Formats: sequence, structure tokens, C-alpha cells
Amino acid sequence: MRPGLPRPGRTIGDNGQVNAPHRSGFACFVGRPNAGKSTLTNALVGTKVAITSSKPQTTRHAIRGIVHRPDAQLIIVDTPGLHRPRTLLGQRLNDVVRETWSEVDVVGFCVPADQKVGPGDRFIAAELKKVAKRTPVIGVVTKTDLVSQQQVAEQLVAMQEVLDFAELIPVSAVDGFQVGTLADLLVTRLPEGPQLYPDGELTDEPEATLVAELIREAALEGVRDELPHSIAVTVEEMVPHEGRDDMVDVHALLYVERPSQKGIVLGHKGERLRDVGSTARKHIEALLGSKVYLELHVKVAKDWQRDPKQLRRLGF
Ligand SMILES: Nc1nc2c(ncn2[C@@H]2O[C@H](COP(=O)(O)OP(=O)(O)OP(=O)(O)O)[C@@H](O)[C@H]2O)c(=O)[nH]1
Repeated sequence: MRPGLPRPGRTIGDNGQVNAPHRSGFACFVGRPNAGKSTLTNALVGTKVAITSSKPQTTRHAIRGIVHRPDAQLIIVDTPGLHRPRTLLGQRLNDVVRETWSEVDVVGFCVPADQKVGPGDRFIAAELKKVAKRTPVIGVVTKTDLVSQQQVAEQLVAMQEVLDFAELIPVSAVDGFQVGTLADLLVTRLPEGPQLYPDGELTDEPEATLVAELIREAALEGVRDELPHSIAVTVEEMVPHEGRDDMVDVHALLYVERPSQKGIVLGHKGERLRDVGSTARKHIEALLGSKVYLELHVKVAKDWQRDPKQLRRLGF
């Protein structure tokens, strides 16, 4: 190439300087359950797209958040935590994870600052080496707001034993510490390319899927520890409310595996379900930007996690 000419994909700005090329591509966060991957995705995207919960393994779908910047478009794929599969659902989830890892341009490996690096992290590192050998991996120490600077430093050192990271960075999704810098590091690893999604788009998940996830998130709050993995939600219908253009009717079904679980979800005289409905409705209204009439019913789908036919119907 002749000196002085911009490389392909580069433009010369008004001030005569060569502008950086536009980049676009895919990233995903890996890490054991509860490492803070969904929360970090939300912090980067700046809105609530992936559901978060204090219980592990709440993320089931590869929900994408899109970070729009003048110089780049970063699409974040949110995967469930990899774990030892005990059911058919578990196996499918692990397949989704591995498939995603092999397809992205860069991986963020999350380890919470307040927990020791352990066998779970080494397992993920070994799996990553198997399916995404050439993908650059950025080590991310999450939740730095929970510990001292000294502990963050120690965690960074401990992380170096786990994998040969392309970069290492401590962040906090809660106070925003270094979230922008992490975005920079991820963007640097993307190939040159045009914008892949229109401006302003934050996720390519269909709205009904997001609505179902918001309902499931509300249903998970405060139930007993054994229930979370037994709840699935489908949105049966989402239509404008008759005679009103500022309101949407949402009809959703909440599935549990056993009749005994139905009682737990409903609560005394259906009180719990009403609370779930009103919490979910507020989030759905924020998502859709309109008033929502939410009709929520509980159904028993016997052992749905182990039944291929039911799994398909519930979208897995
Ligand atoms: N203090 C603090 N808490 C955080 C931070 N990031 C996440 N958390 C909390 O950690 C818990 C787990 O966060 P998630 O984002 O759901 O974790 P995840 O890795 O996506 O979890 P799975 O979906 O189970 O794989 C939630 O209770 C979050 O509120 C952080 O930066 N600081």
C-alpha cells in the first residue's frame, strides 16, 4: 500500500486525520452462575434486556444486547452458566453455551471479586480452550464494589493462573466502574465492519420473549430455592386493548412441573400471583412504553424439563 493512503475501511476526516475504521461484531460473557454476566450486559447496553436474579442459572436464552457507538457496534450474547447437566433442559442449555462460544469475536470471562477462583472457573477455561481456541478472552473481575482494592489486586493475580487472557480488567456493573473501558477493550477485538443493526435497537429478541422473561423474573423473586428451575413462561397473546391505543393486553401462562408447585406460585388466595403480576406489569410497561393489561394463569406441565415435546413447546 502507498504510504499516506488510508487502509481499506478507513476514511480521512475533515481535519485531515485518518479516522479509525468502524468495527462490528459479537461478544459474550462466560463465567460460573451468578458471576454477574447479565448485570454487566445490562450496564453495557444501558437498559434492562437480560434478566438478573440473585439465584443462579436464571438466564436461558441467548439474549443479545446491542451497544451503539460512533466507532462500533458491539452485540452481546448472554448465555446461561455452563453446569453439570441433570435434565434434558440442562443438556440443551450447555449446547447453546458451547455453540455461542465458538461463534463470537471476543469472550469476556467473568469472575466475581468476592469469591475465590475455583474449580468452576478452571472447568470453564478448559472448555473454552476446547471450543474457542483462537478467540481472544478478556478476563473480567466483576463486582469490585463488594471488596477492597487489595482484594481486587489479589483476584487479578489469581485469574492469571486460570487462562492466558488477552487483557485483564476489574469492573463493577453496580457503580459503573470501568464499564466504558471494558466496552473499549471488547470493541478493539471486533473485526472492521458496518453497523449490523439499526440505530437505537437494543436487542433482537422478539418482544414477547422479553415479556415472558420479565414475568418469569417476577415469579422467581422470593420463592423457595427449589422452584426457580421449575418455572417457565409463555406469552400466548399480545394485542392492542380494544378501543384504546395506549394499552396492550398480554395473556401469559406460567408453567410449573407439579401440582404442589402451583400452590406455592399462587400463594394464599392467589395473593402471590397477584404480586407477581403487578411487579411484572410495571417492567413490561417500561419495556413497551404503554399501559399493560396482564392476564396471568398458572398451569401444570408435568416434568416439562425432561420431556422433549414440552421443551419444544416452551421454546427450548
Ligand atoms: N454488588 C454487586 N452485585 C452485582 C454486580 N453485578 C451483579 N451483581 C449481583 O450478582 C447477582 C448475579 O448477577 P447476574 O448478572 O444475574 O449473574 P449471571 O452471571 O448472569 O448469572 P446466571 O444467569 O445465573 O449465569 C445478582 O444478585 C446481581 O445483582 C456488581 O457489579 N456489584
